[in-house]
Amino acid sequence: MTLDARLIVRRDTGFRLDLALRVRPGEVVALLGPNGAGKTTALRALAGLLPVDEGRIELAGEVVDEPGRPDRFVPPERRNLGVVFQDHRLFGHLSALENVAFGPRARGVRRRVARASAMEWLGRLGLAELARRLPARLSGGQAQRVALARALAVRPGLLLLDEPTAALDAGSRLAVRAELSRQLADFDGCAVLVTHDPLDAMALATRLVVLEAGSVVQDGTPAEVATRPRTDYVAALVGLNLCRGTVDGADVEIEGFGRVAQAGGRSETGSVLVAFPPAAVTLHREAVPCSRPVTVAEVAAGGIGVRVRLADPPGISADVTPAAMAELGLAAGARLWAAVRPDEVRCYPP
Ligand SMILES: Nc1ncnc2c1ncn2[C@@H]1O[C@H](COP(=O)(O)OP(=O)(O)OP(=O)(O)O)[C@@H](O)[C@H]1O
Repeated sequence: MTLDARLIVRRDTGFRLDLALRVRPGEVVALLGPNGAGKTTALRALAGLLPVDEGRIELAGEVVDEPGRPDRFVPPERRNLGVVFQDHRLFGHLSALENVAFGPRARGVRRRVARASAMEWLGRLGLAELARRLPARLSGGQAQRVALARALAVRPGLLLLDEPTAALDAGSRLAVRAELSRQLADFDGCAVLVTHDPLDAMALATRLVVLEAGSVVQDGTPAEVATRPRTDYVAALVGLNLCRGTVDGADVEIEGFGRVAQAGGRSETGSVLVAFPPAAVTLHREAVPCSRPVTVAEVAAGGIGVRVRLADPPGISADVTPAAMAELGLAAGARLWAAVRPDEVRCYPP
């Protein structure tokens, strides 16, 4: 079962989503992006809650949405999908078991068989003892795991996960993320995960599709995206500084920063994107080779000790130890010198 979709959706606010998405069986694609990027719009279109204005959606070879062909629009309940929402949305008057049995029952499976299968799913997710509990008596993490069992119990060809850990506290988030990871590894349908959370995306997805303002800005494996961010949003997400630059021999000229010398082994030449971690930026009271004067914008806890955001050049952060903070007299407005460790600089085509 493959998902093949081209989603063009317009909103009266002027927003336009344009997303081509192909998900193969066993793939987990995370849709990541800042607020208003169009992630929920895409998920709603896939679920059949919002028809596309142009494009089409094909699930396992069946067209389920194609504008101009109303006969082809398949409503949500008849698409072969399971959905996990941010807030579990379990039926409050049904026990955990009845919630999980609900989908198979609605598809005509006999009560006894549906309950047996629901019990099996609850067992698989380590929830067997909670089978008789009503949702109001489950913790947030337990309820979310029941919601996952409910989505999987219909054996969906397409599993949609909408910020599945966002409403949980830190401890439950870890437990639910681990459970999701286990279940997704065994899931042989297509999965689409919408999230703001880079950890969810990195831990759960086999591919990341990053949306900004309705368009795809980056598409790749978690490792590719984490090491070669293409926009400031993606760079911030994966904790890297991102600049434009030029490679000339072994040297890199970072725009707004200056020359980083003798990194060696550069395969690129000409214009490049340059990414480096904040820990690769060193701060000094006096000029050192290949350093430039900088002004501190903000000092905050973060990274390995203290994260320093620079005002000039803008958009660059450095991680320093608390000891270095004291030694350098770090505070907003401080004027220092900064250099970048060349061996931690990665250059790639823009
Ligand atoms: N019902 C609606 N009517 C009109 N415009 C809408 C509607 N819902 C969302 N939009 C607009 O569509 C755009 C995309 O919104 P969407 O909710 O898909 O983004 P998102 O990436 O899911 O954001 P978030 O991370 O904040 O949930 C936004 O500009 C939003 O204002």
